[in-house]
This record gives sequence, C-alpha cells and structure tokens, in this order.
Amino acid sequence: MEFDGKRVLVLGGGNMGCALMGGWLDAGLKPGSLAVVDPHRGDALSALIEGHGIRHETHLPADTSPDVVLVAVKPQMMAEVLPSLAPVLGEETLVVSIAAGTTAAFLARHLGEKPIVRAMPNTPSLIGRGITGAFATDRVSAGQKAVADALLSASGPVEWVESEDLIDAVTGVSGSGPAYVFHLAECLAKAGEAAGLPADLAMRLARHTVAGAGELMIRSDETPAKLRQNVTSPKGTTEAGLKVLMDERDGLPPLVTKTVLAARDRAVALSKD
Ligand SMILES: NC(=O)C1=CN([C@@H]2O[C@H](COP(=O)(O)OP(=O)(O)OC[C@H]3O[C@@H](n4cnc5c(N)ncnc54)[C@H](OP(=O)(O)O)[C@@H]3O)[C@@H](O)[C@H]2O)C=CC1
Ligand SMILES: O=C(O)[C@@H]1CCC=N1
Repeated sequence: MEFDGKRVLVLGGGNMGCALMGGWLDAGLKPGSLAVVDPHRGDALSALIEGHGIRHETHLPADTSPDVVLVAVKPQMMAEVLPSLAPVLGEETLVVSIAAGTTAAFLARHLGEKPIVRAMPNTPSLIGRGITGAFATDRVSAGQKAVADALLSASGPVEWVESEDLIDAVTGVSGSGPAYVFHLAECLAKAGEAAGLPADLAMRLARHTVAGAGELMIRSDETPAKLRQNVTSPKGTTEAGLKVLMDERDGLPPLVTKTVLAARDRAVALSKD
C-alpha cells in the first residue's frame, strides 16, 4: 500500500475522521502510525482507541512533521485550529482537508504553501461504501497524490477533479447526497402511512426499498434509467406513480436540481465566511 510506513495525524475525530480512520485500519494502516487530536472522545473515537490502540491527544502538537495530516474539523473551526497546526507541519507534509467550502488558498494562508488535497467523502465511508471527490494542488507530488488516493480509496472509489471549484458541486451531489436519500426513505415511509400501512411496516418497506435499489444499481451493469424501466409495466402502477414524480415542473427533477444547487452554493458561501 502507498501509505505503508507513513505517519498520519488526524485533526478531528468526529463522524468523518473516525469513518476514514476505520477504513485505513481495515486496509492495513498500522495503528502505531496514526495519531488523532480531538478535545473529546466520542463513541466512535473511543471504539477506535480501545479497539486498535491508536494514539489520542486532546491538543496539538501531537506529532511533528507527519507525512500526512487529515483536517476533519468543521469549517467554522478552521480559523481557530489552523494556527496551532501550522508549526506541526513539515516542509513536505501533505495536508488533506475534507472540510466543505474551505479552499486550498484559505488553508495555505494559515498553513503556508503546503501540498494540499481537498477531498469530499461521504458518510457511507463508515461501511466502506463511500465515494470521494478530490482535488490536488500543484504542489502535490505524484507520490503524495498516490498516498492520498490510497487513503481515500480505503472507503470507496475516488474521483479526482481538475478544478477546485468542482469540489463544491461534488459536495452538493455526493457529500450531502446520503442525507437526500435518507430523506427519501423517510418520505416513502410517511407516504406508506398515508396509504394505510402501520408506521413500523411502512418504515421497513421504505428502508429495504432504498437499500435494495441502491445495491442493485451498484451491482447491475444497467443504467439507473434502464433499472427504472424494468420496474415500470405499461399502464401499470409504477407508470402512474412516476407520472407524478417525474413531472418536469413540479416533480423530482427540478426539486433535486434546486437541492443540489443550494448545497453547492452553501459550500461556496462557506468559503467566503
Ligand atoms: N458529515 C458528513 O457527511 C461530511 C462531513 N465533511 C466535512 O468533514 C468535517 C467534519 O465533519 P463531521 O465529522 O461531520 O463533524 P464532527 O463534528 O462529527 O467532527 C468534528 C470533530 O472535530 C472536533 N474538534 C473540535 N475542535 C477541535 C480542535 N480544536 N482540534 C481537534 N478537533 C476538534 C470535534 O469535537 P467536539 O464535537 O467536541 O467539538 C469533533 O469531534 C467538516 O469539515 C465537514 O464539512 C465532509 C464530507 C461529509
Ligand atoms: O453538511 C455539511 O456541511 C457536510 C459537508 C457534506 C456533508 N456534510
């Protein structure tokens, strides 16, 4: 693995920091090469510390000149946290930030001109089923990009983009996307109740439908459009439902576009806060 022998420091052991660390440990990163800084121990962090013996510190500096630093704190914390990170970095430390809307220029202003990767994973990383969009600045060497790729790939495919702006669009689609899908399951369950089903049965049907359709989409070679057509019998029930859902004016297409653009625009706005 490209990350064999690399020392990795993680700043922020919350949802995403722990999801990514879990993937690295499963992929063979030695616990001794990993240190995490977080003022508190949440459940997920405690499980990693107790299960793998990774090092946890409540404050920087935890390690000096690590090969890689993963910045996994909230965007709003950056201005407070980055000044204490700067002296910890070596000349060639690779900085991988997963924060929405925190630009490479902002990171460089606080950390100096470092090799920086901006990455946008998502929460299915927790079970190795994430997808990550990533952008590397010019200072990132081919070797460092391979290390970043190996680390990020531990939780699912990595899509490298050539323009940093596209990370905001990735955020709107796949970074925030799991929440849209979970909400679809919530809506499906509520609609099932409206159609007369008991709440717990409606929720079971909704969860399994969303999960099963997602799994089929991943395992099948067919496009989502073809899989949809396979469900849709001429003059049948699905056709009647989809007529409402696919309405170009009031249906899902304009609503999802508005949703993704709102999330993308929030990422852009965060970069200006
Ligand atoms: N959640 C998601 O789906 C995704 C999130 N992201 C990005 O990942 C980043 C983290 O998000 P997420 O994991 O959800 O957030 P969390 O709040 O779960 O994790 C952030 C962690 O950072 C800790 N922290 C706070 N201050 C410091 C500090 N000074 N030094 C070190 N750690 C500190 C927090 O501790 P405490 O809770 O005690 O304050 C918390 O444990 C964000 O920038 C977000 O934009 C990217 C992709 C997807
Ligand atoms: O909601 C957020 O800001 C973060 C970034 C992508 C998913 N969660």
